Amino acid sequence: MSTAAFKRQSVPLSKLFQSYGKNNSQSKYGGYFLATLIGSGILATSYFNNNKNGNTPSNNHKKLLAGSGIVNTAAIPKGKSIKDYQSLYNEIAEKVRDQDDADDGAGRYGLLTRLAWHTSGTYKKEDNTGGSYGGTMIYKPESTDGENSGLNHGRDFLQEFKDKYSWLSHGDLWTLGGVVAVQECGGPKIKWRPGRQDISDKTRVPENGRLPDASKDADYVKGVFGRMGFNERETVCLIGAHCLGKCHKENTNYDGPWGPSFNMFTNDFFVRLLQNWHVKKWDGKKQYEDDETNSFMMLPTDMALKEDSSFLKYVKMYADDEKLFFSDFAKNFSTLLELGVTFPDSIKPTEFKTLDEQDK
Ligand code: HEM
Repeated sequence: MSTAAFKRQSVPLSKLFQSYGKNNSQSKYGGYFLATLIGSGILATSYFNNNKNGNTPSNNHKKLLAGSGIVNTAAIPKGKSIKDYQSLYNEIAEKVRDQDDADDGAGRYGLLTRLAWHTSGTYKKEDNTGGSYGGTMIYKPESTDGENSGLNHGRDFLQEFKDKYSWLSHGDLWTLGGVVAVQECGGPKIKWRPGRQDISDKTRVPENGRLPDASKDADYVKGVFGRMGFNERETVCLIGAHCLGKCHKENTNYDGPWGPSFNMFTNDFFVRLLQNWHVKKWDGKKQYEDDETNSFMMLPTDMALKEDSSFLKYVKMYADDEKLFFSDFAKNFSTLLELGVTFPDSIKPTEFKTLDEQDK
């Protein structure tokens, strides 16, 4: 658990297993100004000078981009600077804070983290398709992919910002939502770059089957994350986001949170995974519950991280060292959100201040 002073608390078990409901509404499609301002200096480099840790896609990813036919070049909307994105960050964060009690105490942290991951996690390095660039989750078949079930709540939550700011793309909005979620619940700073462009060409909407099916084993998980370009350590690290939020029976036929502090970013997922678990007897899909309290859950793919020795060493490493988990997660989540996007040198990664840091 994080030792950082942090205001969010564990939620009483009695509140854990109820679900929330909200209307689904389709997002309205909007556009971006094209790359007219690249290099114009409007997006002042001084705002984007936080790249000292080199949190750009790995060389592996860069090489693959270079070899593919599709190039998704980021461009900053006309007249916008990092100040506009910090303001947007603040507005999203304030709405998240206002809904701290939503989803029976989970708030919106898990939901927005999962939305950012699913918009990015369709990426295929082989041909540079999928990923967060085009904001294609508003189109079928991606919008109706069973693995995206429930993410209409996340898209609806963020829609007011898309309506308010016509210059904002879905890809930027949904990935920034994930950055807000992780940072505002005590997680590490996530470097982020703007400039994704909405795509309306339906032939570029990724087919179903790219996002992981939780009933599968370790080899399958390696295959899915390998397709995106992640190695085993990076894969284990990213799945540590299951410290946040919970499964909802009405979405996926899995149910419950992974632990009691599901509105705080911690390494608790790894600590708990190493404890003892048994198959839950119930009418939903096969999932595990903890021997000690029968209150928390693990998916079969979570258990696969413990069952496979090449994954297990990293589970132990992150369970033992939260600081390492935080720094690795920051790097890997940032990479995930940028898969398939080519950023011109003028668009530098930046870190946003949290509401607490701004005394808001
Ligand atoms: C093998 C890989 C993965 C599988 C099979 C998987 C599967 C799932 C499933 C079935 C749910 C429940 C959704 C619901 O019922 O509402 C879920 C929730 C969640 N997943 Fe994953 N996931 C994987 C990896 C990841 C990664 C890489 C991240 C982030 C980096 C992530 C973040 C989350 C979060 C935060 C939630 C909670 C959502 C909420 O509270 O609404 N997952 N995942």
